[in-house]
Amino acid sequence: MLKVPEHQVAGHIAIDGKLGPLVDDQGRFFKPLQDDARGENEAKFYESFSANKNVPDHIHRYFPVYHGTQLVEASDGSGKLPHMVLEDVVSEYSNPSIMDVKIGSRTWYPDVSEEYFKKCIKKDRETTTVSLGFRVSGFKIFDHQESSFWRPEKKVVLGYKVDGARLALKKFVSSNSPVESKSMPNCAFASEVYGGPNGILAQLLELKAWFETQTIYHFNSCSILMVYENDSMLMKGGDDAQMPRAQVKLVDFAHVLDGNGVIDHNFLGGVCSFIKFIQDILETDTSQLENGH
Ligand SMILES: O=P(O)(O)O[C@@H]1[C@@H](OP(=O)(O)O)[C@H](OP(=O)(O)O)[C@H](O)[C@H](OP(=O)(O)O)[C@H]1OP(=O)(O)O
Ligand SMILES: Nc1ncnc2c1ncn2[C@@H]1O[C@H](COP(=O)(O)OP(=O)(O)O)[C@@H](O)[C@H]1O
Repeated sequence: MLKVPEHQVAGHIAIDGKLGPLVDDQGRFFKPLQDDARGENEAKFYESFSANKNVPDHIHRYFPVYHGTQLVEASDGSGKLPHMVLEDVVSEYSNPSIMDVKIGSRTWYPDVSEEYFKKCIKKDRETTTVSLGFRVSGFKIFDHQESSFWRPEKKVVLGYKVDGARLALKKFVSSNSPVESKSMPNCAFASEVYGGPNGILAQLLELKAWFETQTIYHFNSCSILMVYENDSMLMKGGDDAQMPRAQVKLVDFAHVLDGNGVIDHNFLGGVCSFIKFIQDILETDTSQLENGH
């Protein structure tokens, strides 16, 4: 039985009779092929990428595993539609905090229609895409005060300027209330989630190193998904203390193009800028600990 994903934070959502992704209870994520070139383009990307021996294994692990396409009953009631069958990257988490960050200082690319270009550039200017080389598209965090999930509205997230994006990245790793009026984010989980040999920063640096040389694909309008487990944080210090299993995955390949031997400078620049934000949060956190705060 397929159902609407509990932990989706951006993109098209399968609610109110709309077309969107579905999940099963076997850890698979079914993303419907959009009926224009986008769906076909994304499926073509997954076919090419999953078989591409020029992509090292340690890079393959940053992408959801692809299991081909399958005809399944679509969420909008329109009957059976082809869906990409992907690894559900959050299925192994019980209380995950998740953030979707769209990378690049532009989401349009050469040869798109004038109409699409205008739509993209408007959003790119209104958000932090142009100013930062990335924008937060959506996120949900586990509110440890309320023991429930907290998720800001889409229009609020898309309204973030530089400070809003920085604050969101701090909230993402904080244990105190995410509600603005209550307190400033304490970044209590920054070192476990962003830092350490297996943390988000280490993974982003590994990805960046690949983007410094890869010229196979251009990842237009693609997102970095960050996820970690909150149950491990709740048990912190106890005998059952576990790692937060922080993970970086790339998603949304509807607009990937051939790289044609050219570096993907749009993605690379965006990821460098994003890394700097994560590093700054970690550095502030470390200096506060040293000063006994
Ligand atoms: O429909 P919208 O305006 O919400 O835009 C979608 C974007 O939402 P946003 O408002 O930027 O968060 C959405 O962005 P996110 O996945 O939410 O980051 C996609 O860019 C989507 O396009 P595509 O499926 O990648 O071709 C976008 O869908 P299309 O408008 O291209 O169908
Ligand atoms: N493989 C996946 N596993 C789990 N969640 C996913 C996966 N792919 C996407 N998602 C969720 O769906 C959201 C939208 O995905 P995306 O591919 O960007 O869709 P769209 O093309 O509709 O924008 C992501 O922000 C994430 O929350």
